Amino acid sequence: MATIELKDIQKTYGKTEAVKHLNLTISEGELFGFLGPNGAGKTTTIKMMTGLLEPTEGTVEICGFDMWKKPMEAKRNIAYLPDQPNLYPKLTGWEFLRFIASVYQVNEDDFLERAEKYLHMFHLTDSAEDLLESYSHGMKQKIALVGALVHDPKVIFLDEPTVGLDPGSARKLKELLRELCDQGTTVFMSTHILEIAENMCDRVGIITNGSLLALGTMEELRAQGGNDKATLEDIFLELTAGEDSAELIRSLESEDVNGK
Ligand SMILES: Nc1ncnc2c1ncn2[C@@H]1O[C@H](COP(=O)(O)OP(=O)(O)OP(=O)(O)O)[C@@H](O)[C@H]1O
Repeated sequence: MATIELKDIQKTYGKTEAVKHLNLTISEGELFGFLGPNGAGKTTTIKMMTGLLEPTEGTVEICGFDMWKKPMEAKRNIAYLPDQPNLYPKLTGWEFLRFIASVYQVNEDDFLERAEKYLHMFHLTDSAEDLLESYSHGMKQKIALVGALVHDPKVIFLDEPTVGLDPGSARKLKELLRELCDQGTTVFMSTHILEIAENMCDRVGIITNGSLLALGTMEELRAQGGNDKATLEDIFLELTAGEDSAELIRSLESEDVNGK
């Protein structure tokens, strides 16, 4: 069953076409890695998928619900962990988690079970009574992650989830995401860490300049590139190098013109 369905979505900011006619279907239980160079359109795509940004054209469906026609039903099924979570500084960790649980109407027993489990997993139990303003960057990332998990979402969107985490927490997160997917949760994750995508994800999509250039399992991507030994880094650099070279040539050309 498809839990995420993007049909021909497009986003333009003024003259910039940030995302161009993107079609993508992600299945239940899939761990999907979304890659691309800086400015490729990853965050714009995730914001459209999570209902934070309305597509200029096209539709987003989450668990069969159109994000803009049935926003409550669609949003009830998702959690979004941005790369820089914006937390209320004057709440304690527990108060923040309770707030999320109340928004999603999680019952008390489920809330306590999940909150205690994930606070313990990420070594936050002893800090849970402290104000969020006293948390380090990594602790903020982790409490935001616990917040994303307390309502047991069917689909989780994560933007660069391991950035800022210590190696032990990053490993726990990776293991947890795999475990959640094996139990049927869908994870859509953007990352610049190719090793994570290569080793963890069921499928990978590479976006450049607003268009999806490659999509598939590692085996499929290697077959498309005609090199069965290629790493994801090889594939990524090969697909995106053209863009960089084109950019370099354009900038040299304009310098040339301006210089004359
Ligand atoms: N609010 C905005 N107004 C105008 N242009 C924007 C806006 N947000 C993004 N863009 C442009 O849209 C394009 C895609 O940006 P986006 O943030 O989606 O890229 P990204 O792949 O997430 O990049 P990064 O890896 O650097 O985070 C870029 O050209 C960017 O300059």
